[in-house]
Amino acid sequence: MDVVVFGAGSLGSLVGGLLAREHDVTLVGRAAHVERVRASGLRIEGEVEATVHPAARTTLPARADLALVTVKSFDTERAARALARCDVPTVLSLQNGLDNEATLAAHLDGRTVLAGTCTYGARLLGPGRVACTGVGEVALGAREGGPSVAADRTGRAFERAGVEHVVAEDMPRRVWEKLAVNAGVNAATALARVPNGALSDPPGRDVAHAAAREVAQSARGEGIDLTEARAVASVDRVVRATASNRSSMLQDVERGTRTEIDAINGRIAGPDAPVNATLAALVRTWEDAEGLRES
Ligand SMILES: NC(=O)c1ccc[n+]([C@@H]2O[C@H](COP(=O)([O-])OP(=O)(O)OC[C@H]3O[C@@H](n4cnc5c(N)ncnc54)[C@H](O)[C@@H]3O)[C@@H](O)[C@H]2O)c1
Ligand SMILES: CC(C)(CO)[C@@H](O)C(=O)[O-]
Repeated sequence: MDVVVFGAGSLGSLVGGLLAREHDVTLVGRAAHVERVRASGLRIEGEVEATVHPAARTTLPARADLALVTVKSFDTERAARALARCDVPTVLSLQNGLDNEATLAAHLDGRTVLAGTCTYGARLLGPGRVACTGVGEVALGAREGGPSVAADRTGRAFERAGVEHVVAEDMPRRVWEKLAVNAGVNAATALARVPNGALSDPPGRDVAHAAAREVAQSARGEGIDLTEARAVASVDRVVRATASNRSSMLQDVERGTRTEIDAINGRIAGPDAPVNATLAALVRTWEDAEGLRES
């Protein structure tokens, strides 16, 4: 299969690199990374060790069988416009946050846009080098839920490359459950400058639970079967499993780069979600002060 990965940063390089063990993969990323991958391949280190030789470019190729979207959520709109000019029948988002698939679908008439969630951990170490910080799983399926021929075909491609995955018929609930975890963990850890494990006990745990409960309430308002108990249990499970990790939003704040707050807590913020509204307002205040929201 010809697979193009749009956004070869941490996650895109890892998943693209794993798929390159079996498929013709093209990584689309920034110049320094692209040049190093072209010159000496992509080195995967950590929980998976491999050197692979995908193609690498700074712009999309003319065609592919499958596109993975792994840009940050604030770049989804631009990615969608670029993908509209690429002849690719199936597009799979592996991003965090809500509405990425809807944004893609709005620009990609006649293509199949699949929803995905990913619990693999990835960190770009430098040009040509990516760390697998945790072997997780990709869940993928129809963005409206139910069966999908394109999801089955994509699942078989992941299977052949040895990428842990599940083809799921309940992607809307899974995307919202992942949102509950990110809403509970990311902003609180970024604002308090603590690793995820600091949310195991009050008062951090109370903030994380309250944010996750609001996500579940909002999900049910949109017809998604996500209970508050399930959302809170997911937060607790992830906090335990990733206790020593620094969340992606904390890493963004420490690096001084824009966060995904708009697609996470910001998506829920409103009069019925005061905890998410407060978390989103504080992170946006920091982004404004750093001049990160201007582009
Ligand atoms: N890193 C992880 O472990 C992980 C795990 C699960 C989900 N996610 C989600 O995956 C998404 C990507 O996360 P990440 O950590 O890989 O971010 P990242 O910033 O490392 O990677 C995104 C990359 O896309 C590149 N990019 C953006 N627009 C581009 C363009 N037009 N042309 C070429 N390159 C472009 C950026 O330069 C960047 O290198 C996010 O939504 C994140 O929440 C990440
Ligand atoms: C699961 C998670 C919260 C663990 O740090 C991760 O999705 C993140 O950091 O964004």
